[in-house]
Amino acid sequence: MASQVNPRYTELVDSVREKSHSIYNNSDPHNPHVYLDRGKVYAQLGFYDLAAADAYRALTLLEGVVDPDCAEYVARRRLSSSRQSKRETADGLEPNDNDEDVDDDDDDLVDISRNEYDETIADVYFLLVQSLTRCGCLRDAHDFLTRAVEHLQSLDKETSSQRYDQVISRLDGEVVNEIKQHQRKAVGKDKEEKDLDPASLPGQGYARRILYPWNQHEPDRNAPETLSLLNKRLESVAPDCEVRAVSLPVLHEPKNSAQEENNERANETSIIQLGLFAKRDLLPGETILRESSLLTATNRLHDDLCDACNGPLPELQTGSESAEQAAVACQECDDTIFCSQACHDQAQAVYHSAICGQEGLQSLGKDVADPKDKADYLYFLLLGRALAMAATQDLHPLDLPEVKYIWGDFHEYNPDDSNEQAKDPSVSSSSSSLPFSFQLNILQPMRFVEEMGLDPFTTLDRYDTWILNTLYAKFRGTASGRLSTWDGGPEVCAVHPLWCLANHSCDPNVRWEWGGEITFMVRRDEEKAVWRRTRNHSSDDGDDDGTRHPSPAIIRKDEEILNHYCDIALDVRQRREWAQGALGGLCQCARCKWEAS
Ligand SMILES: C[S@@+](CC[C@H](N)C(=O)[O-])C[C@H]1O[C@@H](n2cnc3c(N)ncnc32)[C@H](O)[C@@H]1O
Repeated sequence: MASQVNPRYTELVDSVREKSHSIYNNSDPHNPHVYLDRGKVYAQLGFYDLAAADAYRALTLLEGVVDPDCAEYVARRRLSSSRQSKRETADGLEPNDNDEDVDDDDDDLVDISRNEYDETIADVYFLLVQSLTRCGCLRDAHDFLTRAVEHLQSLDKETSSQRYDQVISRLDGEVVNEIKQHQRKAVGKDKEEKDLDPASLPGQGYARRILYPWNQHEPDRNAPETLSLLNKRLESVAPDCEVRAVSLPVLHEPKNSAQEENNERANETSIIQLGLFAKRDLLPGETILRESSLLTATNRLHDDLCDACNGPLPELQTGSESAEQAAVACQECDDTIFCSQACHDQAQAVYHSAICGQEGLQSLGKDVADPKDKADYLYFLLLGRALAMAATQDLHPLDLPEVKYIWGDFHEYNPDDSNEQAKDPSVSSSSSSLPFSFQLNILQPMRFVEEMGLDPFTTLDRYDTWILNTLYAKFRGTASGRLSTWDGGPEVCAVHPLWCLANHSCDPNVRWEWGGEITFMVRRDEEKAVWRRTRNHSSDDGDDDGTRHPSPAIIRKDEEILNHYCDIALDVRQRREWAQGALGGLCQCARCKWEAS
């Protein structure tokens, strides 16, 4: 049954569209009110992640009013809206020109006054702290709450008033409640009263993983023109494979082990996605796909990998090797090394020009203190690469060919589900399943844009938070990773946009290798998985010892190419746990079902 669209929701979404349109036109980019206003609408829609980002923008600008010496940007607002209407475009969110002189008309701009600051600052802190709390980012919510309380109390003292008192107690109540709930769950009821160590609070919460209603960049992935475009691209990468639509079971995340047992019910619904298929019989040992990608990232600070493809670097030039064999350094920034002249040239055209010589970017996101954060920071570095690609190629990040057609695992947004997340922000739910943190979704991306020499307020048409969240959603479902041989932690990751079209099975018919390029090879007999039951079994369903032997190692014409997202040597429980992140739920492949039954 089609759900009726809530008129209030439509109104709020229209309001976001209108406000974003004006922001992307740069009509008033350093006006904190603009971000506070949009942030409040986001919060009403339940997009607390986007609300937090806008509140932080407003705070950054407002802080410049009281501390101009430390401020990067002068908070100003435009007196009239005439300038804005001059730049209106006919067709939607984004400006269609790059009018450099948009801020030249200084007569129309006034600095934000101290009075305006006093009127606005409490609202900004309120939105920021409440939104971070509702996303489950309790550590940062607590930090900003502490800052807010100190600052607002000092303002009260200065003016001998108590005008901010109410805001402080409301905020305090909201954050403290959430922290108590968190502690109750984390350490047990009896310990809840103990002194709070803010560093122990979670920095990461969740945002909605959805296709934003104003996102006009997502293609219809099942349309014939999409399939034919992807198949055209496949011709040089995997000439014997074809992309086709395929029906897959919808997988659900288990909340507890009882639910895990009952997860077979998840099979009741299915979804049409894409998959790779054989165009002819493919023989054991054949290499059927070779793809290289520049959408890569590594967290090694001084590494011996090609900056572009992340393949191993050849020896530095000694004079004896041919030009094609030698590593090549960028002429402008010697620290950036490529495995070949071809990678160097491609990098310059695809992403490097926007970040060449920007020293601040060399360590950004790489000096990660806690090993547990390494994987999340790798996704951030991948995001950085995508932003550099967009800036170099003057493209919207969501239109990059490496990004546009990949799977994002977006959930349907139900506007009537008013505040599922607000009820318990600390756990992911079906709609709020995108990991979100103040650091990696707001602060570090803003720094990245600044380090590229751009103003993060005037470039929001390309680098707004919903765009970054959409990129993260796509990367989290498709990127492959390599572990460090030093400490076993994640070290390199990449998105290979055609390779990642292959679906998963714990009895895969291909294996993959990844050096400079990624390859699929058809598995030989001895490489195929042996199914092993861990529980009692009846001997007529497999061998007496509880094993089942694999199907022959050949991929027949029209059979699906099945990759593996986890180590297939593990037992069913461990495999399901490992692959859960990439699959969005517990694996229901034939082997898993048989082994778990
Ligand atoms: C890397 S993508 C694979 C290609 C994807 N089907 C597409 O349309 O582009 C990973 C996503 O495919 C889906 N998927 C892959 N293997 C699956 C399986 N065995 N069962 C159910 N869903 C699967 C999951 O939604 C997962 O998040």
